[in-house]
Amino acid sequence: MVFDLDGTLVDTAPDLAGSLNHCLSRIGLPPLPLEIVRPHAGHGAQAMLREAYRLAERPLGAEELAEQTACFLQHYEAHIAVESALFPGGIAALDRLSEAGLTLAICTNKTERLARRLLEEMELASRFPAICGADTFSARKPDPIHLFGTIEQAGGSASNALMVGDTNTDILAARAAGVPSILVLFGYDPGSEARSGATCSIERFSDLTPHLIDSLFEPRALRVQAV
Ligand SMILES: O=C(O)COP(=O)(O)O
Ligand SMILES: [Mg+2]
Repeated sequence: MVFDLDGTLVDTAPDLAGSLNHCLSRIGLPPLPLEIVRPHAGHGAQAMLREAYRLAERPLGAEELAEQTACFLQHYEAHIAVESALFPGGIAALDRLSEAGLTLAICTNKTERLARRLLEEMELASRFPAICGADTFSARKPDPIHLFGTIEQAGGSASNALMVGDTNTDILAARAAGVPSILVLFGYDPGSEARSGATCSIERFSDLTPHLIDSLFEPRALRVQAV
């Protein structure tokens, strides 16, 4: 069972917003409120910086973007697990799935180093035999190479794996790999494409049960009949 990290398992938006606002304060811009930052939190440091400059109607050249991205990542690494927390019901869901015999893995577009650091600081790393980031393989989500590599590192096979994510990037990777996908609706960007592309969606972690997972592996004909 492969989890995306930001916006799916962990609500990292407060610490990402903190690092973004640190970068904005250096150039005299006021901090952005969390609710403005949250929808962009799953798209990486550069996307968040671009959006903040756009909102401030301030031009952003390649050199400044590179310099501010470095500043963001340095600040973020040092403040990665200050306010970040599992979404409600996350621990119970991980316990429930492990007890049901599922192997858990992480496939994130954070760098592997940052993902490991976050999970270690949250004392979650030991639950995941595979923690694979944007730089672990030759390509990142939505390329299925990232998901296939994660499944292999966790000792699984694509025919009995599934992906849980919060953005279309996750759903596209799952579709390209031919694995079922579950879209979490409490994440950062459950846009319409992700909603229509996912095999199913959940409103809360308590909906993520072994029964739901079993239903995703029933023969398609049975599922269609059930509907
Ligand atoms: O950092 C990002 O770009 C997004 O990370 P995620 O893949 O864990 O959502
Ligand atoms: Mg995400």
